[in-house]
Amino acid sequence: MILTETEETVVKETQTGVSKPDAIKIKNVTVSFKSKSNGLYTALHNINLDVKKGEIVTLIGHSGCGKSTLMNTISGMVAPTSGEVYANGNLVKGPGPDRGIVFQNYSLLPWLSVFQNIYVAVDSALKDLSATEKRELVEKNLQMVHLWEHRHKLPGHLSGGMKQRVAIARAFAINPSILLLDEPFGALDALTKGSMHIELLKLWNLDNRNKTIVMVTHDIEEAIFLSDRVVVMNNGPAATIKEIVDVPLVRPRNKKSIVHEAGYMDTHDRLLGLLTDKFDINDID
Ligand SMILES: Nc1ncnc2c1ncn2[C@@H]1O[C@H](COP(=O)(O)OP(=O)(O)OP(=O)(O)O)[C@@H](O)[C@H]1O
Repeated sequence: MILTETEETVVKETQTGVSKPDAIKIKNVTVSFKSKSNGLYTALHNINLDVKKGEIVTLIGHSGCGKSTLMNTISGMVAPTSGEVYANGNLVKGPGPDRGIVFQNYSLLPWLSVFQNIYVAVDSALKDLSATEKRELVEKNLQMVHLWEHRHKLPGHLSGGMKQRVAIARAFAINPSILLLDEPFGALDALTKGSMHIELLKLWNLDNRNKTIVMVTHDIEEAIFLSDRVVVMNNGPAATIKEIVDVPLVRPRNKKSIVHEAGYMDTHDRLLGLLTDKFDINDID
């Protein structure tokens, strides 16, 4: 098969030798924000990152380093000041149904019930489905996050963790090819968090591991358990990528047993080192 020049640039050899295209391509992205009080603030400087179709990549870094800003350039909600972002080969010019996002702050519509919040999203993204199929999809995803019994409640009557689970169910229901998760499990208790990890991986497996997932987290264990690569960011202003760490663990991964593997311990040490090297007592001025 003869590839065009563009196709050649997006096709990369994976570790297994199977060719997969880039689902996300971030090219020389710089983002500066203008504000009346502080003038120009450059959050990200010259970021380059390719994520292959079906990869799970996590972004990790200190608070305020620009992880959400980077996610928002992929979702299309923040336009790069310079550089470009491509999703599935198309230049990102704004949000689109190929990219589902779960925010830190849930972003639920407060006047709609739990059920309606998801139904409205399904209705607008999956127009070809019948009303029954849409309702079934909402039910399936609410069952997944154990909120079916709470479907008639308004978001204001839910706990933080419950709101986050509604937001996750909504993103899953739309089934986008790229899933952008901005600290989706941060507000959840350890048990729910653990079961959400499994649900996320189940969803990814069901889709033959073709769904591309980019996730922001502060949790090193979560990053290692879920991802193929962990992108560690430097602190801002003008944050850059400090290092990209490959996770050398085969799938499926068992949470209990991987922690005893050398690859897990090495990756954990490496990430901890990258995140804490500015916190040595000798670094204090
Ligand atoms: N709309 C905006 N206007 C001005 N500054 C902004 C805007 N959005 C983000 N910033 C700034 O850009 C920097 C990066 O913010 P961002 O939210 O991306 O960080 P983060 O790594 O996601 O942080 P956290 O882990 O605390 O969520 C911060 O200094 C923030 O104040």
